[in-house]
Amino acid sequence: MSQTRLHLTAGREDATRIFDALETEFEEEGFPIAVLEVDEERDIHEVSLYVEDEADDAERRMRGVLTALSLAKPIERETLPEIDWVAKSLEGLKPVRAGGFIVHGAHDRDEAREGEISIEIEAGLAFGTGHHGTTAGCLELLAEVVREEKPRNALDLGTGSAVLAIAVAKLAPIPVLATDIDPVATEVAAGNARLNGVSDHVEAETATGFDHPVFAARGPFELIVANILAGPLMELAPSMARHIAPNGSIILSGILGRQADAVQAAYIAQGFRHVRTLHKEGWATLYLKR
Ligand SMILES: C[S@@+](CC[C@H](N)C(=O)[O-])C[C@H]1O[C@@H](n2cnc3c(N)ncnc32)[C@H](O)[C@@H]1O
Repeated sequence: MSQTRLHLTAGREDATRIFDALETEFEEEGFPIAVLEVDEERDIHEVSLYVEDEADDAERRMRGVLTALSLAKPIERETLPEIDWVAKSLEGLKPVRAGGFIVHGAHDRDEAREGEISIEIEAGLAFGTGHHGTTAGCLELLAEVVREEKPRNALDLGTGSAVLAIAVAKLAPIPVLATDIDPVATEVAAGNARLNGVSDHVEAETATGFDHPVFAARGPFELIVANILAGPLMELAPSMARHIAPNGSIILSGILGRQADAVQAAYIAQGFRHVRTLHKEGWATLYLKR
C-alpha cells in the first residue's frame, strides 16, 4: 500500500489552526499530521497529512477544513515510496532544537552548536524525531527538571525511538528505564541508546503500561516522562502514583490542548500537584509532582 502526503504551506498562526482542525477532522482514523517550520524569517510553515490509500477522500475533507476556516490554500500531493518511506522522508528533515538539545539524523552530525547536547536518531520505525510538538515539549521540560530536581533514576514510558530516555541519560548519568508496548520500538530504542553512547544507562523493555515485573524491580522512579495520549495517560494515573517516588516529578504529553484539564484532574485525584503546562503546536505537556 503506498502512502500519500497531502501538504500545504501557511504562516504559523494559520498552520496551527489548520493542524488543530485536521486533528479533529481525522481523529477517528488517526492519520499522522505534522507541522514543520520551513522558513522562520518568512513565517512559512508546512502542514502535512499522511494517508494510506484514500487520498482523494482525504483531500476533499482537507479542502472542507480549509473552507470552514475561510482559508484558500492549494493542497499538494506527494506519493511516498512504498519501502522505507519513514527513512526516506526523514532524510530531508532538518535537525530540531528544543531545551538545549539538537535532535538530528546521521547526515547532520556536524550541525550541533557549542553548548548544545546532540541526540542522533536513526530514521526508523519508531516515533520520536523531535519534530513533533509533544516530543519537543517533553525535551524542554526534561532539561529544566533534570537540572533542577536532580532525579536519581527515571522512567520513559512509551519510549518510541528513545529520544527522551537518551535526553535524560545525556543530562545526567542515571539509570533510565525505557519501555514501549511495541517490541519494534523497543528494539529501535535499544539501538538508538547504543548509537548515542548511553546504553550503559538506558535499559529498553517491552511492556504495556506498568504490566511487567521490571517496574517493581527498578522503581519507584524520581522522574517519569510519558508521551502517549490523553486517554491512556488518564487510565495510567493510579499506576503512575504507585510507581513515582516521594516528591517525584512527572512529565506527560500527547495531550491536545483541550484535553489538558481532564488529564490534570485525573492526576490531581491521585495526589499529584500541577507545576506547569507548556503549550506547543496545539499540544500540551504537563509537569506535575507528587
Ligand atoms: C507519541 S510516541 C512517543 C515517542 C517518544 N517518547 C517521543 O516523545 O517522541 C508514543 C509511544 O508510546 C507507545 N505506547 C502507546 N501506548 C502505550 C502503553 N500503554 N504502554 C507503553 N507504551 C505505549 C507507542 O508504541 C509509541 O511508541
